Amino acid sequence: MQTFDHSNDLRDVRSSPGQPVLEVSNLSVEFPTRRGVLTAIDGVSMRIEPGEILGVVGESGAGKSITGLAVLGLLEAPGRIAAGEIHLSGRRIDRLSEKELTRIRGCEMGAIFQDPLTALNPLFTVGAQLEETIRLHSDLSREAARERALHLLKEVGIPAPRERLSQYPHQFSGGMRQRVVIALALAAEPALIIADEPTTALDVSIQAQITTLLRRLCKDHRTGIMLVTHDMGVIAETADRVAVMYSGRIVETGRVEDVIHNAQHPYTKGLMAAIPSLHERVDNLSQIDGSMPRLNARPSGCAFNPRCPMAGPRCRSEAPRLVPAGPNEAACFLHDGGVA
Ligand SMILES: Nc1ncnc2c1ncn2[C@@H]1O[C@H](COP(=O)(O)OP(=O)(O)OP(=O)(O)O)[C@@H](O)[C@H]1O
Repeated sequence: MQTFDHSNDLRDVRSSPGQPVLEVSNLSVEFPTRRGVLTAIDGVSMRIEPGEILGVVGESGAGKSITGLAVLGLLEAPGRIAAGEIHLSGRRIDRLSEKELTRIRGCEMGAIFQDPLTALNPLFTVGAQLEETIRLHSDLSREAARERALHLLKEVGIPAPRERLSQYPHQFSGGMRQRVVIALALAAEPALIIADEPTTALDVSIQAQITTLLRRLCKDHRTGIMLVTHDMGVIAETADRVAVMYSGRIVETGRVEDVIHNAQHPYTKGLMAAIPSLHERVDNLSQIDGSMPRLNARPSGCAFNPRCPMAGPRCRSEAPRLVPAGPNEAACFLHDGGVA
């Protein structure tokens, strides 16, 4: 069973008032290969407040998942953090040992991935898995842990929770399994949850229920959530703020309604144009002509320039920084001195 060690008291990393739960500054992630070093994430900064959902959106390969994995300390070798800092509730965590990170994961940080089965052990009942997680980070008795497990199943909306405690993951539907995973992620009352495509594998009819649940739990528990998805519809319904990623960088960020209704970066405008109606799901963002460059074939200047209808000479030679753009921030020379 995948478990996290919660044995140490980590109250010292809990948020103090006014402190973000997550602060990522100038993060770069590299993959050394035989043919040279590939930079997957290039100078990404973001902040998540308690009780806030930050949506991280972009096409496949934009670097969304790698950003989440870097925060969780789960980058697979040879992937490595090459630059930048990650602070969880004010404590720097990007240089911690594997042992310390293991302690923090599941206690201070929870994770929800696309496939609920990867987080659940088929050999143990749902109740046993919840109880184990609860007891690892608290000194509750077995009985009290079972009551808490029951409470969590109720909280995530699982009908007949008492009977469900003694059932195995395969006895649950996909949507119900993802609710169990959310209960597991919440069991330790983490400050931050990284939710990577949490609804992508689910039936469309179930997706809205899960996003509504995540949103309610985030507000009730004051948990910060990084919601990684390629689905702008999910972002529109769930997130408070959004960071749009393209080729390892954030190209636009702002409040969800501002980014949706008042996009400033040509890439974001393209993404929005690809959504026929905000109530309709768009499974594929690649409706903008062209595709995202491979890491080893990034164009110089702005990585979006070959696809950008507005690109000028400056965009081919200089990389834009995030600057204020309308109500948002955008990395585009249209908002920073012009493209000529
Ligand atoms: N182990 C690895 N070695 C080399 N490159 C990698 C490795 N893992 C990921 N990458 C590259 O890092 C980039 C970002 O990947 P990431 O999985 O974060 O994208 P994403 O935006 O989450 O897309 P998707 O929705 O397809 O998962 C991609 O170009 C990917 O090919």
